[in-house]
Amino acid sequence: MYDKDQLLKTIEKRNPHQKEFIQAVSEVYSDVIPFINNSDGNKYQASSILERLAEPDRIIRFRVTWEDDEGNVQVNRAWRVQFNNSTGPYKGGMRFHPSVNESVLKFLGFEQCFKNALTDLPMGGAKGGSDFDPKGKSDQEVFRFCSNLMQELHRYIGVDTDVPAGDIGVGVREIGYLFGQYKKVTNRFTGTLTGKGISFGGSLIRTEATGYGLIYFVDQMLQKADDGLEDKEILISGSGNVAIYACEKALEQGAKVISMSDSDGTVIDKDGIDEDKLAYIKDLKEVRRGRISEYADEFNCEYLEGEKPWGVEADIALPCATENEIGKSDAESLIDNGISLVAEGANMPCTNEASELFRNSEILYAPGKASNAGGVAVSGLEIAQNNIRINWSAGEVNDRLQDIMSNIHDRCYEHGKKDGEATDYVKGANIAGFKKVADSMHAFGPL
Ligand SMILES: NC(=O)C1=CN([C@@H]2O[C@H](COP(=O)(O)OP(=O)(O)OC[C@H]3O[C@@H](n4cnc5c(N)ncnc54)[C@H](O)[C@@H]3O)[C@@H](O)[C@H]2O)C=CC1
Ligand SMILES: O=C(O)CCC(=O)C(=O)O
Repeated sequence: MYDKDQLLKTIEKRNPHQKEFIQAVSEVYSDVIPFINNSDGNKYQASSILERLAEPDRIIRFRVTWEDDEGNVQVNRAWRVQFNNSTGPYKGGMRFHPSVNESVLKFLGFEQCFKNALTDLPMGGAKGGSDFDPKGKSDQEVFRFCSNLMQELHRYIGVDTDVPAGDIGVGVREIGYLFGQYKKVTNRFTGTLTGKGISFGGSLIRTEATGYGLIYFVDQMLQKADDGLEDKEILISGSGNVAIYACEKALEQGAKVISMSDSDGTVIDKDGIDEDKLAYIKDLKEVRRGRISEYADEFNCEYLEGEKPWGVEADIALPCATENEIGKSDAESLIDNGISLVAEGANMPCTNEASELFRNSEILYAPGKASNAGGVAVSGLEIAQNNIRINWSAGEVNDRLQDIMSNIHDRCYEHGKKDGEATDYVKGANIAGFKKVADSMHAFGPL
């Protein structure tokens, strides 16, 4: 029998000061240990699967030196955490944000292993990034940074080895710069990065995939409860890639989105963010790279400086910004205000205390490793298209995305259903994802 407290203590000792990583491991292992302890023969403990899974296969850390527009030499740190390739080549995004450190990337890489397993596409888990802050940098500075980062990273990645993509601070512009340098230094045009521009091997619907996939997942949850998205009021946090396309798909399904935010504050638009207002946000965030407060000035609505949207009444909450953006008191406000569904667009946006509160309530609650898997799923489809050198239509990719999200939903439902109570999607996702990774590791022997 695994002793959860003992195992977590050992993992904490081996990873001092890595609170995000410990948080992610503790959340997954809290579900997986009872599952393992109740399983026949306990083959997983016999081959130390949980001890092995908590150690990344390797972490590559390097210096990135680049010149700013004033001619000063700047130094950043970058990493690639190749977490586990038991279910396919390493796969996961790159994050550029000043908060990036080894703990954050290890939590993201760990989560990515189970998420990628849930998609049922051949992808293992990885994550990477840098403490470089793209905010306020010119295109030329971002270009120089990306080129210099790839000058080193190219040695460790490849279409059958490790395929990076975007995440916070890394969008189509950065992927273009990274891919351009990869192609130049390796002299190979392969699908080694995903989220590429459509003119150089990208997949239609990759940009939209995480947000669209989130809404497809929410729709499945509601359908199981004989409900739907029509006329539901939705709180969205963030105003980046995931938030924007979640909003777009939610509007298409007849819902009303009443908030978006960024790291400076939140806009509350009680009339709803319609298509025209969303087009304004796309231009503001994707082109002009401005602040969400400009939306409040433009459309004369409420702006909550320095605040998150979680104190506002609505039916559904979709955290789409960053980790731990819903703490215990935010979760209490959401529950007190009668929210009926919370689905994570971001990775680990709820603290473990907040997550526990949702799980112990009547609220339908979906964890990011299931509900935001649409992005990496379409990345997997991008790799497939690059490999067979054919581009699928938007409709074809979108149909596949819908099928994948529906399959993920059904597996989480199956492993998480509880007699007479709301389905525990967190437990369902943890067990379904774990089983696939652990069974593959077990098959390879004690490597
Ligand atoms: N882009 C993708 O395909 C996927 C992204 N995710 C996750 O979704 C989340 C958002 O990622 P993207 O939309 O891609 O990034 P993005 O860079 O396009 O947007 C990030 C958004 O979060 C906000 N934000 C960042 N840090 C914040 C903070 N400390 N407080 C408040 N707001 C903050 C930013 O202002 C921005 O609106 C992240 O957790 C990411 O890991 C998950 C799956 C796939
Ligand atoms: O598309 C990918 O490879 C990664 C997407 C991602 O970073 C995530 O799922 O968190």
